[in-house]
Amino acid sequence: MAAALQTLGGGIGITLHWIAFTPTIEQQATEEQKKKWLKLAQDVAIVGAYAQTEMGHGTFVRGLETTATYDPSTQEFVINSPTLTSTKWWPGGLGKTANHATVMAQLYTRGKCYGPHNFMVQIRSLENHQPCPGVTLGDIGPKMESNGNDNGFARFDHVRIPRENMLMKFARVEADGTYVQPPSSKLAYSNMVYLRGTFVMSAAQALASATTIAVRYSCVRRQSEMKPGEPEPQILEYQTQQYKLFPQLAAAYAFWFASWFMTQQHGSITGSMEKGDMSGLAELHALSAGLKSYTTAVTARGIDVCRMACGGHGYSHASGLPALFGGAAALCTAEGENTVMMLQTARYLVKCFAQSQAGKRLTGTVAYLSAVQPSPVAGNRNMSDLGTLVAAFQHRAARMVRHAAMQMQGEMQKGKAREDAWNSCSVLLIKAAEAHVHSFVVRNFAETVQTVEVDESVRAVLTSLCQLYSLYGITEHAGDFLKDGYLTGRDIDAASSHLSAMLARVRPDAVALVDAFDLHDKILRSVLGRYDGRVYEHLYEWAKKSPLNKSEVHESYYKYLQPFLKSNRAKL
Ligand SMILES: CC/C=C\C/C=C\C/C=C\C/C=C\CC/C=C/C(=O)SCCNC(=O)CCNC(=O)[C@H](O)C(C)(C)COP(=O)(O)OP(=O)(O)OC[C@H]1O[C@@H](n2cnc3c(N)ncnc32)[C@H](O)[C@@H]1OP(=O)(O)O
Ligand SMILES: Cc1cc2nc3c(=O)[nH]c(=O)nc-3n(C[C@H](O)[C@H](O)[C@H](O)COP(=O)(O)OP(=O)(O)OC[C@H]3O[C@@H](n4cnc5c(N)ncnc54)[C@H](O)[C@@H]3O)c2cc1C
Repeated sequence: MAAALQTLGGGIGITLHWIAFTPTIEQQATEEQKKKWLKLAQDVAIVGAYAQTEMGHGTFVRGLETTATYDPSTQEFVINSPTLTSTKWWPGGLGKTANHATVMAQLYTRGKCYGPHNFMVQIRSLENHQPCPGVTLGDIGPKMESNGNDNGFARFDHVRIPRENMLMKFARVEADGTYVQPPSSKLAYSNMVYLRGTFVMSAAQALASATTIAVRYSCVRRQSEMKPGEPEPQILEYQTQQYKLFPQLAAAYAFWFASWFMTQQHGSITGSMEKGDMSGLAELHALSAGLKSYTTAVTARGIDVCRMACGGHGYSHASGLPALFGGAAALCTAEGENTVMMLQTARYLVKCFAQSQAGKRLTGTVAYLSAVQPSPVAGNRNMSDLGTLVAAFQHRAARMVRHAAMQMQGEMQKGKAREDAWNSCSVLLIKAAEAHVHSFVVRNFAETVQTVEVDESVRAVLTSLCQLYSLYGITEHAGDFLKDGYLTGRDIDAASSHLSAMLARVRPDAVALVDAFDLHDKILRSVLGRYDGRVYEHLYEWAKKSPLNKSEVHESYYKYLQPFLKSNRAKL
């Protein structure tokens, strides 16, 4: 699906139908409701949008203003947009494409508000696509990228829908208006958890695309002289070029493996939740929020590194990199703004830390928090050993989580309210949560490469890539590792020189490593990243197709430039 979406340039009107609307039915509808809508959605007999965000609120879901008020006399919900800021704003496909939407609205029954719930609302006629009575719809206008997707707005003026249109797998409203609680109030958000998990795969895919383009181009491009009089080398021979690109390449692999873990974790925890066991929900939420935030942020930065590594041609749309960057930038904001998501992970970590302090043995992705020793013993560590590198990342994360949590406790002991203490420590908390996610990605990468069964040489290359990724992380964040003396200056120097060695070791396999992503030219849509390497011929062909080249002398010459030049010449 990720590849298919990318072929479509980061989205068309139907993208959200597949990635959000249909999964929401799958995850939040009863069996009866699925019988009614799921096949229609899967066969695209209806097209849906996921309408949650409003003009005034995206992050703070509890602050949404759209209301769904139950009327027991007709057994209907009345969907209403009471204010300008309650206008649904941003949902993909809502502008012009969708005829249905799952609408997140504050549920009122028997005079009481029960918070945000999902409702299936038909928004356009299935006959002529006109908005349904009481529904006002439109497109929100051009965006940074993804303009193939008609992100839209919607207003509802007391629109009536049957009671059965509330997605009732978890919470229910009975015919008489009685509200039946879900096993967890956060199950109404389960589709967001799922989508965040899929963003990790999208990030991996986007970074894999960017590195494919930049690595291939760096083998075609020759520039300068390494030694006087020698032929110009492929720019990938420059160590600085390798230092720019190989950490991004390694991150693409790391994120791919993290996304596999996420998918598997999602399947297993939602499986348990189906059986009534909600114990994994908090960890699933924390992991998906943190991974979504971390991988999309690193991807967006990494794509820009790839762009700059392609020099001037990287700035052209011919490279495909600006579009990839625009797509990755969307991933940083959509489905939970990245800072907000990382703070959710931090919230979970602070809780886990407190539990660990109280003697509880932690499990799963946070188990290391109770295992790591607070007072490290410094020593000459073997910085080329993957186990040592994983342990260093875990130590760094555990120290930073402890530090942020203790700072918060200190603020509260000085009399600050918990919420104020949280806010005044939130930069520390974000950094701690990032360190936790980084540590997870490193560990998962190391564990995954150890399970490679294809052949020894593949495992060896992936192990080098994993070392490169870990060493790069340590040198980039050296201060964090040095702070309590866990690593010494000598260890950091050793990490730097191992990193240099890894750059040289990965170089001969770099093209094979990007080819292994198996991204067809039709998906890459990049002149620079072509599989056949015929960049210059195709760059010329691409430029000739520019709309400005349709005529030899552009009409603007006759309209503006010619009279302007004439008048200037006349003044001489
Ligand atoms: C290859 C592809 C190629 C290219 C792509 C190219 C282009 C891309 C282009 C476009 C992008 C594509 C698609 C875009 C699709 C986007 C869709 C959307 O954006 S839909 C809208 C998404 N909206 C959000 O994500 C909203 C974010 N906000 C929230 O989730 C919550 O409101 C928030 C968690 C911030 C608030 O929580 P809080 O204020 O703490 O209060 P609350 O009472 O809600 O929480 C209390 C309690 O519950 C825990 N919790 C919160 N959320 C969840 C959850 N989902 N699951 C489980 N638990 C949850 C919370 O941590 C807290 O726990 P404790 O009390 O601490 O125990
Ligand atoms: C390309 C794209 C596609 C989208 N598609 C959809 C869709 O299909 N359906 C849909 O419903 N929505 C969609 N959205 C909306 C998207 O989900 C929201 O924009 C997103 O969740 C961020 O919310 P916001 O816009 O309210 O940002 P805001 O919350 O207003 O963020 C602004 C700033 O405030 C900060 N901030 C906010 N709250 C906190 C806090 N508690 N602590 C610290 N800092 C905070 C943020 O970090 C950020 O820096 C889409 C958005 C984009 C860009």
